[in-house]
Amino acid sequence: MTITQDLIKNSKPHWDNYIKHEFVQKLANGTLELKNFQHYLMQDYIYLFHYSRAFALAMYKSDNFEQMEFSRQALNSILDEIQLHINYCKEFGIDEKSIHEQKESPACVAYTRYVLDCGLSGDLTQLYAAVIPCFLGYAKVADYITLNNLSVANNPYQSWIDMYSSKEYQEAANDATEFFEGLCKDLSKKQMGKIQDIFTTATRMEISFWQMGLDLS
Ligand SMILES: Cc1ncc(C[n+]2csc(CCO)c2C)c(N)n1
Repeated sequence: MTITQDLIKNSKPHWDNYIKHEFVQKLANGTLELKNFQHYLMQDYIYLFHYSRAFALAMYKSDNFEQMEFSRQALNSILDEIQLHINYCKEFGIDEKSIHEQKESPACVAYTRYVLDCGLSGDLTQLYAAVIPCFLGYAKVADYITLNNLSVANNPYQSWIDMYSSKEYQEAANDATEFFEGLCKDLSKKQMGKIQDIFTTATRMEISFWQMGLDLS
């Protein structure tokens, strides 16, 4: 069993609640109301902003150029994706002005500032323990939907599913996981206990993020 498989196993049942959340089920079967998806997408814009800050912090927390390079590339791709995200929002009827005028939801504040705190108060490995559930989880959500044939014909959210099941995204998630496992490999049992805590907490935060979409909170 790999380090990440172990972290996933020990974070159950939260991990399964994240991957198979009601938001995911509705997204897959096309019954998710547009207003819920719009709210989620708009908050995700703020999420991605703070997530980018976390990778900038990862550069600062790096011990060598090799580590710095990994986070630099991750940051680059997220920054490139931001414009795509804005265009994607437009396709779902959200204009750029409302993205900028919205208030940040409590679930988004909690999750993103938690990730940043893991990096500020901890080291690079702890920071990555907080970002891996996001990276890897969305790849697993897409797998869950496609492998179980949960999506329906003419699903309005098919492009979202396709994006996360794409080869490029799956590879990026694997690369991040591999990088993270490299950081963990020489940790003591006690240090791994802390990593597990962070991984499980970030997983619980992902559940709240889906729920925020459903509750319009
Ligand atoms: C709440 C929330 N969690 C995870 C992701 C997925 N995600 C965001 S950035 C990134 C890495 C590079 O694309 C990944 C996988 C999301 N969008 N929103």
